[in-house]
Amino acid sequence: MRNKNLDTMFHYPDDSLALHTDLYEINMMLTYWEKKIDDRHAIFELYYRTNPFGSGYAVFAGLERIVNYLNSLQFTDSDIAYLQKVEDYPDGFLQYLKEMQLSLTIRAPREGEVVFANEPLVQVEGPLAQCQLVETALLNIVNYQTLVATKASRIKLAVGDDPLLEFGARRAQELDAALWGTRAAYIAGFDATSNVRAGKLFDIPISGTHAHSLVQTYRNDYQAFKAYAETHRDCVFLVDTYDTIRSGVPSAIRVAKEMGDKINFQGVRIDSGDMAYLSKRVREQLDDAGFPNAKIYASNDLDEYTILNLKMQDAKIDVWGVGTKLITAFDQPALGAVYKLVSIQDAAGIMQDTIKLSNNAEKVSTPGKKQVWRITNDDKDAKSEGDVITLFQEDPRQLDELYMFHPQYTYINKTVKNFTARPLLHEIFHAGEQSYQLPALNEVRNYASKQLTALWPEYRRHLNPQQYPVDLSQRLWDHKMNYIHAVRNAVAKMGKEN
Ligand SMILES: Nc1ncnc2c1ncn2[C@@H]1O[C@H](COP(=O)(O)OP(=O)(O)OP(=O)(O)O)[C@@H](O)[C@H]1O
Ligand SMILES: O=P(O)(O)OC[C@H]1O[C@H](OP(=O)(O)OP(=O)(O)O)[C@H](O)[C@@H]1O
Ligand SMILES: O=C(O)c1cccnc1
Repeated sequence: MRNKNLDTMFHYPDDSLALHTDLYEINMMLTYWEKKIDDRHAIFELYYRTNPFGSGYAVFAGLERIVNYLNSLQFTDSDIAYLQKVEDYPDGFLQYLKEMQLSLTIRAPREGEVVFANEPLVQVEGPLAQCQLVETALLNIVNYQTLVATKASRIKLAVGDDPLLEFGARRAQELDAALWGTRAAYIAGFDATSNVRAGKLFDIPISGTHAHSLVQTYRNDYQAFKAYAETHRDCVFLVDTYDTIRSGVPSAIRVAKEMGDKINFQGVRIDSGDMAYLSKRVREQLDDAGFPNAKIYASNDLDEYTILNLKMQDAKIDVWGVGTKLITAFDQPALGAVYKLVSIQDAAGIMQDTIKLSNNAEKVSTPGKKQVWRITNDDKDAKSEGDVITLFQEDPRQLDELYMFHPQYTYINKTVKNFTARPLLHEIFHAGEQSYQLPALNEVRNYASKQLTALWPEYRRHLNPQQYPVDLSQRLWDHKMNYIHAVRNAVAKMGKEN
C-alpha cells in the first residue's frame, strides 16, 4: 500500500475545511470581532436568480455534504498556524477562531426537492461571524450539486424509462466534482455509474463495459471480445473501433454464439458515427442472429438534446451512457447562487431586516427571514399551483383561501381554495447541533422523482417551459415595498445633506 489517505499528500494531517472559505470572510470576521459585533444575531439566505439550462425548475442537491461540512467545522492547529504565518491577525483573534464552536441554525429543503429561482434554499441564522465564515463552502456545494442534479433530471426526462448510466469521472472538473456530481446525477434519476469509488462511498450501483484500448490491444474485434468473454460473465462489447457493421457486430455475435450460456451477452455499445443509422442496422444484425434481447448501448457526447433527437429519429438505442455534458454542466457551467444578509440585530438587540437595491428589479433582494411554501391544489391531482414566499412567522395553512399574485406584474393573480401548503425549509441544524436525520440516498432519489412528477409537464419541458409562479405573500410584498421606499427616502435625504 503506497498512499493511505488523499489528504496526506498535503502534509497536514489535521487539515480541515474551516479554511475552505474566501479570505474576505475571515477579514470581515476580524472586523466584527474587533468591533464586538461578531455575536450579533444575523440571518443570511442562499438563492439563485435564474433557473439553469433554460429549465423551468432546479433539483436541490448538496445537503448531505453541507451537513458533513458543518459537523466537522473547527479550525485546527495547522489552520491557525497557517493564518498566523500569512496574515497579520492579532493573537486574540486567532485564539477566538481556534475556540469557535458552531452555533448556527440552518434551514434547507430536503435534498431532491424541486426548487425555483429566487427562493431561499439555505437559511443560515446565528452569530454574524459564523454566518460569514460558512458562505463560501455553502455556495460552493449548492452551486455545483444543484446544477448537476438539474442537468441530470433533464437528461432523465429525455431518456424516459430507458436505463441511464453516468460516465463522467474522466471529464469532471477534478476528483470532488466526479464524486459529488455522480451522486447528484443519481439523485435526479441516473441508474448507475462507472465511477467505482462513488459506488463504494454512496452505495450507487456500478456498471462498466470496456474501452477501445481492449480492442486495440488485440488489434482485432473478435480476439478482444473473445478474451473479454473468457474472463467475464456479463458482456457488453464495444463494436465501433474499426467498423461497426462489418467487423464489430459480426465479431460480437460470433463470440456470443461460441460462448453460449457461459456468458451473459448483454449487448453492444456504439460510441461514434451516426447513431440513429448505426443502431437500426445493428438491431437488425442482432435480431437476425437470434439475439433479440441483446441491448444496444450508446455513448458519445450525449445530452438531453441529442438523446431527444435520436429518439425522434427512432434510433434503436436501449441504454444511454452520459459523461462530459452532464458532469461539467456543459451548456451552463455555473448556477450563480448568491448568499445575502436579510436581517441583523442592531445595537439595541432588535432584529432589523436589510435590503439590497438595484436598478434591475429582479436583483432587488427581499428583506427579512422567510419561509417557502409549496401550494398544491387538492382538486387538481395535487399538482403544484406555485410557491409562496412568506415572512417566516406566517402560516398559510391557517387560511381558507389563498390570494396569489405575481410579485412584479401584480395584475396576474388567482385565488386558490382547496389547497395544501407545505413548508420547504426544514431545520437541519439547531444552535450548532444537527437536528435533522439525513435520509438514505435511495430515499432522496425517490423523493426527487416524486416531486418532479408533481410538477405540471408545462413547467418540466425542456424548451421554453412555462414560468412557475414564485409569489410573495401580501405581507412580505408590503414589507419589501416599505423597505424600498424607506431606503429610497433615506438616500434622497442624504443626497440633499451632502
Ligand atoms: N443520428 C444522430 N443525430 C444527431 N446526433 C447524432 C447522431 N449520431 C451521433 N450524434 C451525435 O453527434 C456528435 C458526433 O460527434 P463527432 O463529431 O465526435 O463524431 P464521431 O462519429 O463520434 O467521431 P469520433 O470518432 O471523432 O468520435 C455526438 O455528440 C453524437 O452523440
Ligand atoms: O462522451 P461522454 O458523454 O463524455 O461519455 C464518456 C466517454 O468516455 C469514453 O470515451 P473515451 O474516448 O474517453 O475512451 P474510450 O477509448 O473508451 O472511447 C466513452 O467511450 C465515452 O465516449
Ligand atoms: O463502462 C463504460 O462503457 C464507460 C465508462 C466510462 C466512460 N465511458 C464508458
